[in-house]
Amino acid sequence: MAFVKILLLSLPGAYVLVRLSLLSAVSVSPVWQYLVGFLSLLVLQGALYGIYNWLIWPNLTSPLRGLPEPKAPSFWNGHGKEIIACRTGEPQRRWMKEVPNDGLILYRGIMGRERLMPTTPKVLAEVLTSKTYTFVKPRVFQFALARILGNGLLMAEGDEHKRQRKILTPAFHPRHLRSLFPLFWKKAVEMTELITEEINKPGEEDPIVDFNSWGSRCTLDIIGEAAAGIDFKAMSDPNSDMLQVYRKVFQPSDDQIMIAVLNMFMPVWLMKLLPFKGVKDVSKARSIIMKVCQDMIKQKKLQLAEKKQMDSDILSIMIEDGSLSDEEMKNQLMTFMAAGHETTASAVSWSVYELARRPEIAERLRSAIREAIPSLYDSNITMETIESIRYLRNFCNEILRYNPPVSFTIREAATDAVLNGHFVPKNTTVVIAPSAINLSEEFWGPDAGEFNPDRWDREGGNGGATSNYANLTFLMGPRSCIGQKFAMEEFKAVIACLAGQFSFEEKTKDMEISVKGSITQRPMHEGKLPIRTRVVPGW
Ligand code: HEM
Repeated sequence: MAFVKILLLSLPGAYVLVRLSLLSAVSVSPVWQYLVGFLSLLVLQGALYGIYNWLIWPNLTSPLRGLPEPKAPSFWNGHGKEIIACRTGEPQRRWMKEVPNDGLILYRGIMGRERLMPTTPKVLAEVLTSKTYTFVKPRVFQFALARILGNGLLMAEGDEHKRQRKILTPAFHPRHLRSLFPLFWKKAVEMTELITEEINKPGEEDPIVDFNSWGSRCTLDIIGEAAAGIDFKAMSDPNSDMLQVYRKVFQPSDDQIMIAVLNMFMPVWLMKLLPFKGVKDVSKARSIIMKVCQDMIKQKKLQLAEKKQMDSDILSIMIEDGSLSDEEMKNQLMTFMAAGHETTASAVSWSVYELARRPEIAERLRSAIREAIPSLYDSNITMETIESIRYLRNFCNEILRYNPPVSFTIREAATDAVLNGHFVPKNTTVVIAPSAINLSEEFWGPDAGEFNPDRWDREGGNGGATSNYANLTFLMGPRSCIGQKFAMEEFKAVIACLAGQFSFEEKTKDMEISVKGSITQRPMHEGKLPIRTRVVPGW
């Protein structure tokens, strides 16, 4: 870690300067001499480090120089300005088209930092599958993600990852998902009823509903019960504790860019001490989430010991398996709760947004749902009923392709490596971009950029994609999303209820939206997703 090395070198360096009497002109006091020597060395090394990494390495010595690059990076911010100014994934999509490459594009972040972006199935397969434990989760995730998501499956590497994945896979077996389906449906119906109540309130003439909030509330309640049998009551109470906690950490803070930049240079222990609001919020949230998870484990162990409950939630399965310690289970719960609700909530937001802009698709979807499900209150709805609605499947697949909730993820070379025959030095950052790959014409054909649920009826059932690596919404390989099937069933249940019951319209015609978020991205207008929502009678 550069910052620590510089700090550690400055201490003995200052000692040597004082012992050689090189600082006697500064002050007679040895304390001042040490301080001035230490600070001067700190600044000097910092400047040399900056010059080397910013100017010399990328332009003169990096083995990556010469790889195809998009034009005109800024001196300060590389291609960052373009990335921030455009819609998520747009510049990367353009580069894939315009920059001739054989599977790798090099672009630049702040201070010329190199970012390698794989663009072909072959190179994606190398990073995500055959060399998955060489291209690991980057160190910056330790601060940015692990503090909220826990040190569970998402952060584990190598044999430890293999061990955890093996233990946790049974919890996501289709048989187990079938037993969780009634929970998905019950919660989706509850949300639909509560929204119906909200818009039917007397005097409510222009019923505007914030679906960013509802998506999070519903998916948080689902993951609480599915993971540990706990109802967070986020739907019935918009001020529920856990909802507030996650809202704070997932909403981008004003100081997040500063924190992200410092995170590149500073060790985690030092980051935690920074006096920024964003850092303090995360520390507070972390303590609350950890305490809730610890309590969940205690409570569940008691229930299981008394044999009062043999639940199908993920925690019960972990406890019964017995391979994970309490500390490990706490970390896994933290992972499932965070990874398992914001992602699906983002997909719900995108769905409602697209339905509001595409009334003909909304109508077709509603008819398909109502044909298979005669009423919202039908008590016979099973996973099979939902799976039988082809257009619902097509719509949900298309939402996830077109607006992947995790639009980017990052890997870092743990050792020197080779990608597509190019030498890749240790510590190189590799950017996997679902938001670019999922819309690439090369993989999906000339209509890749169109929102078209019918593409999922094409031969092969994969939307006409030319490769498994064309759809990276859940990633691929040994580190792909373990919750993919869980998420799909949950997502389809929620959309069946919402699209079956309501019609949607943007608050204002062609409402201006920005795509915001930290780990996941959502459409937002003035911090919300305000959608005019009406019950369509007859269901
Ligand atoms: C639409 C919803 C979801 C999307 C789009 C999604 C997407 C992803 C992606 C892209 C990754 C890989 C991240 C990386 O390695 O950089 C991932 C990993 C993971 N997801 Fe999901 N996810 C969703 C829902 C869920 C749910 C519902 C759960 C749990 C109940 C879950 C649990 C996990 C876990 C534990 C990992 C780490 C897997 C590993 O490293 O072995 N996800 N997810």
